[in-house]
Amino acid sequence: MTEQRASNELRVAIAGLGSIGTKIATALDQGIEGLALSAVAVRDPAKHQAFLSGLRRPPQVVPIDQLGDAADIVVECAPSRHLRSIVEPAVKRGKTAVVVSVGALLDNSDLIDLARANGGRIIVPTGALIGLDAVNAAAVGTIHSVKMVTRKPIDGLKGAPFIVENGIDIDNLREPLKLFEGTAREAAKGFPANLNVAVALSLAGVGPDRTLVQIWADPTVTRNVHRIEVESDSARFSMSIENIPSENPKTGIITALSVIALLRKQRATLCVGT
Ligand SMILES: NC(=O)C1=CN([C@@H]2O[C@H](COP(=O)(O)OP(=O)(O)OC[C@H]3O[C@@H](n4cnc5c(N)ncnc54)[C@H](O)[C@@H]3O)[C@@H](O)[C@H]2O)C=CC1
Ligand SMILES: O=C([O-])CC(=O)C(=O)O
Repeated sequence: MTEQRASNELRVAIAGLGSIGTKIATALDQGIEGLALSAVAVRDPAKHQAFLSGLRRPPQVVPIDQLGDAADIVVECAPSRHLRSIVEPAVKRGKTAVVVSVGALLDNSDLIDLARANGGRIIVPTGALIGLDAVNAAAVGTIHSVKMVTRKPIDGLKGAPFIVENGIDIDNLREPLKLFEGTAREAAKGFPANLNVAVALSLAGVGPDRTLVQIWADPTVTRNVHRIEVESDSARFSMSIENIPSENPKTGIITALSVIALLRKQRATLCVGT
């Protein structure tokens, strides 16, 4: 039997129950202060039935474009091609959309205007990255440059359009290969499921056309490694993170944890970090 929801709880809906969405749903069901999981949208409901009925408070299953009706906060964690159908209805209703497929925001930036016009919000979590608090703070002053170098194991890059379109064979690599060097905007096009982090970094700092990115296919690493260097008028900082891949090798485990940490802040009495 489903338990009753307290009337002042923020309702959270999740689009996509994959490697990220399932962990967020589980965390919400186990309890995040002041929040309740109200709805999910999935591609194949039968596949998720056992998981959903095992939750203490099973959410409604609704079509992807109805999540905004069923929640105050809609968490987008589906393939990036669905970004608009998830975020648009939510922000039109003045709701908050938490976006992890952040690369797709660049081609759908009118959603930000739509949110503004309707009292909605779009929140990009730090996700698989590190230090966006420091980049945000530096951006209040003047940032001179932001550079990021990403190294991923072969499985973390397979199928990326840039690799396929350029006929690059990464399966038989024995040493690291620099695949790409360019802007975050270009990286998001060539690697839409692998380089959301570059776009998040760019939106926190100097934008997608001034954030410079290198991408390496590296058979010597087992983690998704991102190294960032920022030069600004307030600080110079370097940061790196080595993400353990989740069951989806393109996605670090920490991504879901970052969203859970963000959700915990929505109603927490003590919030630490920007
Ligand atoms: N911002 C960041 O730091 C990061 C962002 N990402 C991005 O997050 C997104 C989700 O990543 P994962 O959970 O690892 O992917 P995943 O492939 O494990 O899960 C996606 C889920 O969406 C479901 N789905 C597909 N079509 C759907 C539809 N029409 N309606 C509802 N659900 C649908 C799939 O069945 C799957 O269960 C991806 O776009 C990925 O690139 C991933 C890692 C880091
Ligand atoms: O950027 C992404 O989408 C994912 C990523 O690099 C990671 O998990 O480390």
